Amino acid sequence: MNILDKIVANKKEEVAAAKSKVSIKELKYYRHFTAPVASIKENLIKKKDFPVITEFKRQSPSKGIIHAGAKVAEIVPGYAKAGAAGISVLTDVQFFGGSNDDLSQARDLTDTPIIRKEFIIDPYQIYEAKAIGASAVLLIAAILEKQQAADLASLANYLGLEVLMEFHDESEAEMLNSYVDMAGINNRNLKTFEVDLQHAANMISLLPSHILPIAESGIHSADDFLFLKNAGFQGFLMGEYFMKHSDPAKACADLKAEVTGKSVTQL
Ligand SMILES: O=P(O)(O)OC[C@@H](O)[C@@H](O)c1c[nH]c2ccccc12
Repeated sequence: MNILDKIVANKKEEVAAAKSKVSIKELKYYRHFTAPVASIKENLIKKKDFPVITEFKRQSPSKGIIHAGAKVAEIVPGYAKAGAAGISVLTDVQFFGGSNDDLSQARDLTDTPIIRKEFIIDPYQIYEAKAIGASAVLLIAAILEKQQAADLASLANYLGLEVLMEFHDESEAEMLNSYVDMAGINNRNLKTFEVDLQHAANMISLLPSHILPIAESGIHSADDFLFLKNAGFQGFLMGEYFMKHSDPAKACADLKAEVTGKSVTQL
């Protein structure tokens, strides 16, 4: 079993347990469920000099501990002030050390739109994403069937959530459907952890032009950012580069200053 298979097997158990604790009907009564949320896609277009989704991530299967004990309250408001177009919050407990509570806390601390970074395999998780305060969900093509992906994306849109669909293999491009708002090309192969920035640059031409292209993973410098920007990417998802710093928001502000030539005056 590769790591992705292990994560999905564990996720099936987690979702079954969550369903038996809180029903979809109950999720609809959560205070965030009906609250309006901002659009990540619109923000990425608006902030075109620095269209970065900054990630809150304590650990990952590929990197181990990145920022032990990171606190949402100490990092997320700073990300927003540093000019993030969106914030990605890992909610997987077992492999990434995240939680639903991290996302809800983040929601209460900023109006910057938040994407739920999760291994979504069941409609329940889409309702849950809305209930905990997300603006958008990630759907990973590699772990879904085509019809299942379309059903999940359509439900997300129906609930007012944007959809970022993530691709790695060229063969996955046929998983796209009309409910997808943004397409991410992951430079990291989730089965082997191999990272190659050229991968996203090679694959971008497979995406239809109306879908906003986002480069994901392994972006570690202004040069990496500019390389992918020149390849046509209009969004950038970055985690480790910021989170490995003791002050992730400052690392974000510094990168922004480097790539735009303008510094953030006050964090
Ligand atoms: O920390 P990095 O290399 O900057 O990567 C961020 C993000 O792309 C990565 O966390 C990610 C991309 N797709 C995922 C799917 C699940 C979990 C995590 C991810």
